[in-house]
Amino acid sequence: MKYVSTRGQSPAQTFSEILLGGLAPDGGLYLPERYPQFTKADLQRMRGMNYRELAFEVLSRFADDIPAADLKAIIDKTYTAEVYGFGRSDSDFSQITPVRKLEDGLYILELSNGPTLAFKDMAMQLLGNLFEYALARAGQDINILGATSGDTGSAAEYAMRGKKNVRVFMLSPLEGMTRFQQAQMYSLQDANIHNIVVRGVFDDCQDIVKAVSNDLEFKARYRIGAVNSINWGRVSAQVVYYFKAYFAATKSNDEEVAFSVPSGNFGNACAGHVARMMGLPIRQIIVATNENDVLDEFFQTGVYRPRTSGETQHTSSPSMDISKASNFERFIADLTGRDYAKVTELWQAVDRGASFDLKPAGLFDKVKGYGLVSGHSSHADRMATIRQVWDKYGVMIDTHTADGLKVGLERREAGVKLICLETALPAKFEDAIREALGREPERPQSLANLEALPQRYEVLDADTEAVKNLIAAHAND
Ligand SMILES: Cc1ncc(COP(=O)(O)O)c(C=O)c1O
Ligand SMILES: N[C@@H](CCOP(=O)(O)O)C(=O)O
Repeated sequence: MKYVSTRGQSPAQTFSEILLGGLAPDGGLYLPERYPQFTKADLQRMRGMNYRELAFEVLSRFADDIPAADLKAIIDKTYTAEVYGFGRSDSDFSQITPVRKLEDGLYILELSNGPTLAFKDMAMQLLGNLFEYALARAGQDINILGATSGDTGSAAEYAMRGKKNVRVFMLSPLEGMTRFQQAQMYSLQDANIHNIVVRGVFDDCQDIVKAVSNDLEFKARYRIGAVNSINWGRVSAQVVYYFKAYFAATKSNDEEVAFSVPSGNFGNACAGHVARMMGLPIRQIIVATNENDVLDEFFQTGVYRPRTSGETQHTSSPSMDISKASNFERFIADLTGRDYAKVTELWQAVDRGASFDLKPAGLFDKVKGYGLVSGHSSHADRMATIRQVWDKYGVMIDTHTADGLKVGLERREAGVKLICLETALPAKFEDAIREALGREPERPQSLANLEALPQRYEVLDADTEAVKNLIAAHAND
């Protein structure tokens, strides 16, 4: 399997090459040349497999340059009930991603039982082990540069802390994240972890990551890699749980389901899109945004209009405070039929701060064929949804999952089972939970005094050169 850039100007590469390389040299994102296909017979065979078996089925199609026995060992080491055993005390951790039935036809897919209590752990724990393996094989080290709005950062740092030959430089916005999210990252004292607080919003952080990666000389000299969903390894690992949830919620492969996906950078919804392209019977992928509704606006109107930093709102689902959805470029590459020149033209406009409209060229009409629909949610909506789910089902959900559930219920088709992705646990968003329910969320004993721990971070302006200087100073520590 070879991987190509959405901008069409980079040489095709293998899985291991793009795993360590991150952003493509032409500024695009890597995609498989073709999506591997699962036939009806394959799906029948996969029904009943456990998480590790499914992960191997899916990932061995993508990571086909890693010997099967090695890949299997990495997967078996990653997806255990111990690694994914930090969630609600009544969850079945042996399932890795348990599906919780709220009522007939309505489910929550638990993705946040990993060590940092957010869905990012699902892919990031695997990535940590894959990096370690690939670096040892190549005899290299890597400096990971990442951007976070709250959850990628801690998931990456927990997955990479103490790992040989890996340093992490994580950019986070000065405002917006909860105290719990900040403490998860900033309290880590490991020498290979560097937290950089940026005076700006998440999009500024992600722009810096891309600008540093686009300086090819700097990237090569300091061996810069990526852990954001820029990295195809992340997206491919996220594809697995769509399969797991589908088999858990259905009895036959003739059924179609809807997934509701709390969205920001569009990595999670993109993984659902990829699962569907591979043959999983998905009828709808419901993209749910918060007040930062750039994706909802696109799926309703055909206009993609990334907002400026000043227009980006701080909300009570802060991890989704994103106004430039990186992975959307991958979907548009598919929508255009892999017309890389068109994608380049569109993203050159985006990089200039402009918007684009896919209606005139007739491309927007094709979106329907991909099952993607959308909606948005507000603070009042998420408070009401958290209360409703607690009162009706006795289940406490976080603010992001509430956005997904609210929009999912609005946009679902009658008779189609709806699976809402739980992207974080309530413990990360205590203030919002207290406001909605007047009570404290459950939190794992191991994180009981998190906010009281000493913290370590540096504060910088949203300035690419300043970040480069900091990396250069520590890249060989
Ligand atoms: C809790 C939570 N929910 C939803 C999202 C949005 O996911 P994506 O960026 O993959 O669209 C994020 C961040 O990515 C998140 O941390
Ligand atoms: N919401 C994310 C933002 C980064 O998204 P990614 O999937 O591209 O890593 C976060 O919590 O940091």
